[in-house]
Amino acid sequence: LPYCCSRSACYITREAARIIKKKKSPQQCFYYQLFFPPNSYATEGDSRIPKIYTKTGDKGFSSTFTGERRPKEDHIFEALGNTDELSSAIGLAREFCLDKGHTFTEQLDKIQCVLQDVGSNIATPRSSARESHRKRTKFTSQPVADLESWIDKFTEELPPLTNFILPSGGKSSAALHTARTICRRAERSVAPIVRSGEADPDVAKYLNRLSDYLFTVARYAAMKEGKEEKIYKRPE
Ligand SMILES: Nc1ncnc2c1ncn2[C@@H]1O[C@H](COP(=O)(O)OP(=O)(O)OP(=O)(O)O)[C@@H](O)[C@H]1O
Repeated sequence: LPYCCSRSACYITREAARIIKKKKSPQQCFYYQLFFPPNSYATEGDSRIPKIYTKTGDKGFSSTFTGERRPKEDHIFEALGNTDELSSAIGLAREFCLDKGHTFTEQLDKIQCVLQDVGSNIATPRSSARESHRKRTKFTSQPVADLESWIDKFTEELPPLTNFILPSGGKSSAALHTARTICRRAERSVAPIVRSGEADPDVAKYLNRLSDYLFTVARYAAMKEGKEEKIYKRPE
């Protein structure tokens, strides 16, 4: 089962739960119970239309993928929230980029998918994860290598950096810079989780590389649109 930030709204998760349900009764299925607690249906016994709200988080606690209940201010939910916010910021930047016909929007699509995998890994603390959880949510190093090759290609085309540049350069570029700064927050919030061995080190590596990618692609967007990037000038 994929893990996502709005599990009850996720079509794939719903479909997967339905398949699981066919094989076992919901009461026998750990994941079904985890994703769809008993009060999560529109009407009693109707498993086709799960409600988006289960009310199980109303008291300020929520669930990890391993089924632990933790307070919502836990490092895990902080990092999950930041990753979710990062994907939203990339989604908005992507819309501006699409309007301008930029060709790298497919990369942004892939990145948003990888961020779902980042979320799965963060939401599955290794200390309470079973082998099957670990297998399903393992984060590989391939997405890091992809980012590095994309960064290298854009850098070849860009003029070398000679000044501090400020977030600017048109709407696409400025939105990508906003995503970059949110990425750095996500990275900060993931750091203690990785350091304690609760998430894969490649998750931290990915977020670190992603902010470099977003910086580079922001400059690339400005260049392609012929927009000027503001540079830092010491105030008179
Ligand atoms: N405020 C939050 N920030 C980041 N992640 C969260 C937050 N609340 C919950 N989560 C995580 O996202 C998953 C889905 O969020 P959801 O809003 O459905 O959880 P909930 O608040 O526990 O339940 P509900 O909204 O149905 O009462 C949760 O299982 C949890 O892992």
